[in-house]
Amino acid sequence: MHAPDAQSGLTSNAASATRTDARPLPLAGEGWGGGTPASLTDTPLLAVENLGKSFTLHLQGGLSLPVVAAVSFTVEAGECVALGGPSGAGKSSILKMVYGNYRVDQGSVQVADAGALVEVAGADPRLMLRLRRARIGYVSQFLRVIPRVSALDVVAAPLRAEGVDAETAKARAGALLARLNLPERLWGLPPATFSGGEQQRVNVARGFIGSQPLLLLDEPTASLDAANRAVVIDLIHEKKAQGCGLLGIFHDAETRDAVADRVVDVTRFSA
Ligand SMILES: Nc1ncnc2c1ncn2[C@@H]1O[C@H](COP(=O)(O)OP(=O)(O)OP(=O)(O)O)[C@@H](O)[C@H]1O
Repeated sequence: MHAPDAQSGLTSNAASATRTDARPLPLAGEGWGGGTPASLTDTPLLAVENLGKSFTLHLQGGLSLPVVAAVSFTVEAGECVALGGPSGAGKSSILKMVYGNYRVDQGSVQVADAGALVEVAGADPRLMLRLRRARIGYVSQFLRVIPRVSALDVVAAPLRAEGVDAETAKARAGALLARLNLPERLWGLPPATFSGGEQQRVNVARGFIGSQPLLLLDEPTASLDAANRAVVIDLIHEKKAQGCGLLGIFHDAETRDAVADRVVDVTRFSA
């Protein structure tokens, strides 16, 4: 893990961005999330074009570490695209650029918003936060725990941010946690002391509860047992059936084969 967790807020990269290529935007709730399914349009949910990234290692005298170059692919409504390639190929870095956690050095990352494509690369923090709330969900590898906030509230939070009332949001959060076999006695507790697999299930529930049409998954089943892996596979199929697009990293080949429509081999883009 190289980056701060991405469940809330922006990293300094995104927060310090000053340029925005975004066109005038509708309000949250309009467009795809509020009405027209993306499957009724020809617009992909995600269009990545000529994306490039290098890291500058300040502790190594400013050494530049090129990671990926000329990354291009799309994610359409109703499909799950897996990023493939060996460890260190740049899969997580691509996911983090799409989510606005890593700055984009070259190229473009566009996400569907009200039938148009909106640029994420260089987007100002307010736009990025709105896109995260309404358009781009993310299941990171590890849960970022918030002190004193119960598992139920952690999971319900994305629905509350969409304007769903507290009672409904908590009921849906509980239903999802039950489906993921998290014992009810844990729901009222902050997840800080949960096991790795329990935390990951809270994380998965939080990622899947929202209605964003594009969902990014960074190894969502890494710490799960077979029964809970199967639940996550079902949840992914349900999102696809609803017309969502998913972009994921799945080290577990069985999970990848069960959910992915295509694999984009990231070694093609090595810098
Ligand atoms: N924040 C960072 N600072 C410096 N180097 C980084 C940073 N994030 C990633 N890297 C480097 O970029 C390269 C790609 O890393 P990345 O995590 O994207 O690969 P990956 O394909 O997801 O690997 P894995 O499958 O092991 O998770 C690695 O060489 C890594 O060391």
